[in-house]
Amino acid sequence: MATLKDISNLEDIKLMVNTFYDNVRKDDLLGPIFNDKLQDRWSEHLEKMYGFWQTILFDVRAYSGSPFPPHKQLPVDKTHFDRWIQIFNTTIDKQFSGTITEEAKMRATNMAFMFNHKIEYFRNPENQ
Ligand code: HEM
Repeated sequence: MATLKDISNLEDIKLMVNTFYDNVRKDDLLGPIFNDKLQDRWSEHLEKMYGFWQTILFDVRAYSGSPFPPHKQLPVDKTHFDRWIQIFNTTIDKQFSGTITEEAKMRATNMAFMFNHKIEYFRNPENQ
């Protein structure tokens, strides 16, 4: 099998993000949640995610938002975050390999864990 290259530039990030969200859209658990929320704003979302990953992986100031708030009210729990990570890791492992690729998977896993933790926290009436 040919050796896969590492994620190295914006083109790689676009490929990673586009393929990941193509797979997410086809997924019966996650697809409807994204489609309901984004409707005709998919291209805007993808552009935002190119910037987000550039900032995370290459330290480029392309994204300056707050990642968590848009997730706070979504109808999701640990099952959804586990699926998100499963699709992310499978997608990325088919296309890339190397240090930055491992960094991307680690950062995504940490954020999924943190988002889920915060959602559970805010769902508890005592913490609202
Ligand atoms: C169950 C898993 C997830 C679901 C269903 C989900 C869904 C969404 C949706 C629907 C949006 C668009 C919100 C809007 O524009 O109205 C969004 C934005 C975003 N998501 Fe997720 N997401 C999930 C997990 C993650 C994870 C693990 C990360 C981090 C790697 C992430 C990073 C982001 C970022 C950076 C944005 C853009 C936030 C902004 O508007 O500045 N998401 N997500």
